[in-house]
Amino acid sequence: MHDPSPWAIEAEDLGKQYRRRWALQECSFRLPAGRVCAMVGPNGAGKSTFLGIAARLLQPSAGNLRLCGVPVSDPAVLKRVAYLAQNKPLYPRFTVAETLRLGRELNPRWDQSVAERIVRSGNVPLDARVGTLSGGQRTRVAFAVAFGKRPELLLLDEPMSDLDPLARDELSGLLMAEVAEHGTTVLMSSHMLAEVEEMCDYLLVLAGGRLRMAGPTDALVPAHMLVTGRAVGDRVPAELTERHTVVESRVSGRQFSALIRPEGPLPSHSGAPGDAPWDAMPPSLEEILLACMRSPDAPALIMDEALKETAA
Ligand SMILES: Nc1ncnc2c1ncn2[C@@H]1O[C@H](COP(=O)(O)OP(=O)(O)OP(=O)(O)O)[C@@H](O)[C@H]1O
Repeated sequence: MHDPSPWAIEAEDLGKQYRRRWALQECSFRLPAGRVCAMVGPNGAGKSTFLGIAARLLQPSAGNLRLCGVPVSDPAVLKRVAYLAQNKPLYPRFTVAETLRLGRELNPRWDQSVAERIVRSGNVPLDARVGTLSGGQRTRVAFAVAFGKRPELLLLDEPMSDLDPLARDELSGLLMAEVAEHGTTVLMSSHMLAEVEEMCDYLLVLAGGRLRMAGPTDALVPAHMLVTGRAVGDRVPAELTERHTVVESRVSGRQFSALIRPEGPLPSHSGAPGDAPWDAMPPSLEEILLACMRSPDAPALIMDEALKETAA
């Protein structure tokens, strides 16, 4: 038996270049084992590229990646990691039962009962050919194969995008139960911010191929404030921009709103004369994610827990 690594993912200066263009660049972070982590970012941010490297489908052009303590180049990671690709590739001519049998034959830790339960709860006939299933049914079979493998790390590329709301609710419940019962780590890319907020306790935000934010949700959210008030001319007050990190700001008429990372206490607005003429309130996770994605040039925020220590 191997000693379990405390880190499910350790990326160090990871990069991927297609021809002359970097799709992923200087990506360094670590993800503690047992977390449910969302990877969020606009189209083309580099999410599938990262997941493809982690799934050994793509070779990195730079840097290092370790999964569950094992270098991604080592075939030993194959047993420990399952990957559900965005297009859910399966053999269309196999029946559902044959697909699960293949999973059993390829995976020493295969759990047939969990795989069958997932398929049956969606009323997907075991004797149906995969090529005749609907998109959502195929996703369910692909989920069954990924879960049946009983991986330590589950990589999911937009897993819920073609599921109906009932199936989404059921499979996200199953995912959370799996994590709680077996300590599985999940990394899932998603554009559904409500789903991210509900399911995930760790976040990675990519934009333009670079990591913009990383860390536990319960540390990232309190690191931000939403400030609104009277603009100074057509600008956000200098007292804010000079003392705090402004992620995103807007001025509309005589009002401004800004999502900031306070670098110290913020003066509160009590209405008293001489008081700062603005209000500050905690933003929602969705407000933070949208601002962060809209502002790829804002300073990155990588929380201490997600920092990858580089070798001295
Ligand atoms: N095989 C390829 N050849 C050339 N460029 C590619 C290739 N695959 C991806 N790219 C480019 O790399 C960048 C990152 O793509 P990637 O698919 O990783 O983004 P993503 O964040 O997963 O996007 P989406 O949310 O749209 O799925 C994009 O600019 C894309 O055009």
